[in-house]
Amino acid sequence: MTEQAAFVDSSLAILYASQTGNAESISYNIYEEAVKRGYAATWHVLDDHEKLGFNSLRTVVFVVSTTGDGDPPDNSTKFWRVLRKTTRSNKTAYTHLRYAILGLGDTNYSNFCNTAQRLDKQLQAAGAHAFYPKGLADDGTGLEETVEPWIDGLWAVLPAVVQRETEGVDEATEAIERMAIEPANDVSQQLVLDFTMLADLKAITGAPRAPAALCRIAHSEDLARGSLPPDLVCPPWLAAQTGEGAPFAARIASAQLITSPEALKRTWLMDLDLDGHAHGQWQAGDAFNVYAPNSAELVAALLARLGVSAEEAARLALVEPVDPKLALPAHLQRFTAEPVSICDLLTWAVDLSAAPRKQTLRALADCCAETADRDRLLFLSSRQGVQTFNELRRQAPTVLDILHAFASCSVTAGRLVEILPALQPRSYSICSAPKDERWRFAFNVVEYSLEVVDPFSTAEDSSTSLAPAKINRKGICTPWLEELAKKDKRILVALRPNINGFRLPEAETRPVIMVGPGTGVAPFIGFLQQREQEIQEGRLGEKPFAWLFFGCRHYAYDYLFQSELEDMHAKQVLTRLSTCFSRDAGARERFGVPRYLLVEKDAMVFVCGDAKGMGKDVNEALAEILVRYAEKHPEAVEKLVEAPAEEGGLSKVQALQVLMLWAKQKRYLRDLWA
Ligand SMILES: Cc1cc2nc3c(=O)[nH]c(=O)nc-3n(C[C@H](O)[C@H](O)[C@H](O)COP(=O)(O)O)c2cc1C
Repeated sequence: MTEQAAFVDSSLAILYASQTGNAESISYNIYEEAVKRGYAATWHVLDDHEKLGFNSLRTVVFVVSTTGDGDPPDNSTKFWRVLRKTTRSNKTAYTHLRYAILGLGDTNYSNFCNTAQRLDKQLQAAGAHAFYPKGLADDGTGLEETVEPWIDGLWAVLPAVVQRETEGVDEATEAIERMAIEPANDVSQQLVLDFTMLADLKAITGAPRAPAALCRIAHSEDLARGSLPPDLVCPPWLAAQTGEGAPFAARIASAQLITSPEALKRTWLMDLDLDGHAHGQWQAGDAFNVYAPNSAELVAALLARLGVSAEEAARLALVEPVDPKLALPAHLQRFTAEPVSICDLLTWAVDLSAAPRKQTLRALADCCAETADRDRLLFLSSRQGVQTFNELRRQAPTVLDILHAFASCSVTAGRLVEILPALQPRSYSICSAPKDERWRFAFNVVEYSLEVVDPFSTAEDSSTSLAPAKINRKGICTPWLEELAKKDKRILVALRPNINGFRLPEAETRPVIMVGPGTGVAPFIGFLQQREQEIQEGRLGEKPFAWLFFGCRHYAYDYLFQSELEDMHAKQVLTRLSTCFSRDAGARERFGVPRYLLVEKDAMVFVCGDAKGMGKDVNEALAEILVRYAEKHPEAVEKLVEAPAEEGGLSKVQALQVLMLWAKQKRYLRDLWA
């Protein structure tokens, strides 16, 4: 046996950590392809590390995304805890491990692909070897630009690392043309896509392999399950869960629209009666998950499009694996033992509005009776079709829009639920304090429209062009919550404790700076209530300095929590309140910046709100504040960094490093969301 052959392993583990399903689906595709290529592959979520015996694995491909503010996804938190502990105590813990990492992230966020970067560092520090360079894919510009070449390269290097059980098969190629898509019905929106490029292609190349058919919906008259109380709106299989962290039913005790009719967005304030649940387990700054369904109209229209009758949609079934060698997608695994109806699967288990994925389009291509539809879907999933694919994603289609656009596609409900991503619960910040025994939260109703311009229109030839159209889109959870607002219903929720320390330290007098535009102000309402209580109970020697920055469009329309904030300010629980109303006349007012508090008083800084724009902008602004302060107070530089910049001050890069350090020390905390 040669040395190379002796080194070759016989099994391959594909592990993922995913918050919204991209890493899950990409890792699953790698797993499926690996099996087809003859590798003894397994596929697991990272938090199953104990079950799968992570410490003895020899060859692993990781696909991990980043969420929050550079945080690992929730389904990997247990793994991280153990990894940190292991690598801290044993620097040779993983010398037997060879790995490859594919990271998913978005350069619009400040910690690009932090999970992948950290994982790589930790594994290396414990002696593991990367057998293939790390791939870092950017969701801001299109994941596939990195993902596809990275996976191609993986197949090229893998034979030298892992032995195949059998030889695999190669990819197919296909032929083409162009189209403009037909309108659909009320619930569905018309998509407009340019397939001109197809006409010039001799063959479509680089389309992914069609994902294997994994499950079968097996109806049986013998199946039964308990019924839900009529006031409880939730996934039937989650209603009966118990134990730590399990979701529970909470009643919508009150709901109030807190924006005026003229405001661009509608913001609701809701109170949930927890009925004794989560008692003593949460603090201001925590969040919770809401389990929301796809809209009933969308599901009904989709069932009609799939040709599933109401009777068939309601019948109970089990989801059976077609091939016992291949694992079912994680979101379907429980239904091998737990009866479910097609209607419930489409309502609660899969995301019908998720950004389309190439694998899904590729699978749908195989369900088309007409060559033109099949070729267009193949093109969309191929490398050549990336521009049209990106335009499709920009139009944020539901799966129903896609099925209406490709009329000859006759996918079954069983196939659809396995190629769509899981429907994830939505997360909201709690804006009450624990003494209330209620969760109060604020949310904007997500509704927006997109402009679609006919790709074939020209200024000279308006007769043949479609008029520019508007596509209207809605979120999943917030329109549903709004609909429930005035009904006496219970919904399913689960506590999501803030693991990053986004909490006001108890009875501490350090100054606090809070930045929370729009609904980002929510957790600070809870903070201020906590402060008020501590002051009333005499637990603080003096009133600590608390400064809040709030911004919205108009003072008159969408100044959220105005009376609470002004009341707290009047009582000096909130020492300073700085507001900015961006669309009001003379809005460019400047307010003071907390330089002195930041540098000389070690103030804690909390930022909450939109991760993409705001989080990054506030980070930049804080860095600028530090640079300016150092210009006027050179003696402060020493306090901030070991060595000053060349000109003696603080450079922008150094200021950003200071902020990173503060984040690590948990005096600069951010709770950011999309
Ligand atoms: C709320 C939120 C926060 C995010 N934070 C980061 C981040 O800090 N750094 C980063 O590189 N990407 C960030 N992303 C981008 C995701 O990593 C990216 O969209 C990825 O494709 C998601 O993969 P997943 O569906 O497997 O979780 C964030 C996305 C969301 C929705």
